[in-house]
Amino acid sequence: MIEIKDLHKSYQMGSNSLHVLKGINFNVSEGEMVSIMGSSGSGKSTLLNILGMLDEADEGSYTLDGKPIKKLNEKVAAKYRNQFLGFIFQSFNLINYKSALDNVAMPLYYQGVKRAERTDKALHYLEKVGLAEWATHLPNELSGGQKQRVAIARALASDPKVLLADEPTGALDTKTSYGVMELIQGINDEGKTIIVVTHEDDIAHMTKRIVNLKDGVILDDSVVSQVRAVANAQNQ
Ligand SMILES: Nc1ncnc2c1ncn2[C@@H]1O[C@H](COP(=O)(O)OP(=O)(O)OP(=O)(O)O)[C@@H](O)[C@H]1O
Repeated sequence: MIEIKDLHKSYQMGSNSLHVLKGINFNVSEGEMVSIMGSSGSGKSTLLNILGMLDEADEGSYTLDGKPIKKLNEKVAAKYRNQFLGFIFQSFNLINYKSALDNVAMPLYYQGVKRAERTDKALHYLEKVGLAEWATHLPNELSGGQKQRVAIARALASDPKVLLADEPTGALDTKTSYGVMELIQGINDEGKTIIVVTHEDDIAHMTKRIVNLKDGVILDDSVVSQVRAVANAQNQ
């Protein structure tokens, strides 16, 4: 599903260049659930931004679902992003003046899906995350865990090939975090490929494979025995 070969990325800081990714190689197969770990500054976000087609590497190659991702114009990049990728962020990134339902329906609007179908699909995904009864509520009427569930429903709405989650539990308490991870595990059980960036060890161990980054290189890449969340934190 994802093939990364010898990826390098530097940032220019005045006359200095900061070499952040120093030859990253890794593949993610369809249906995997992988976490990317590493201390602050190790390059996690830089790598995720490249995977999410929000930034480009300086060297190396990135292939997503068989398509080389390189020097795409913004229109094609946006189309690929919409078609292939679903994003989940630490701070949810919901639109505050739109209902939960409208937030979930948003990516479908950009795909040109008609209103009735958008509503049906958005409701379906809200049901999937346990929030159908909250469809008409605004984000500020929801708890943090509920907001993240809406964001997960939105990420799923366009049925992307890969879910990219950037610290998805970073703004949540432990019990709520486990509930959200339980939901994400369930989505992976149904076959969705998922990549989670986290610096929390317990969250990483809820995935099936941990890629450890240090100073821009992969220190370790190993399959782990997945800890199943048991929080039963539905709707939190
Ligand atoms: N746009 C940018 N311009 C210059 N330097 C940057 C830029 N983005 C990131 N960096 C630097 O690149 C390095 C890696 O940053 P990155 O955000 O990828 O690390 P991270 O592992 O995600 O860290 P954190 O866990 O704190 O988010 C850091 O030293 C950071 O300061």
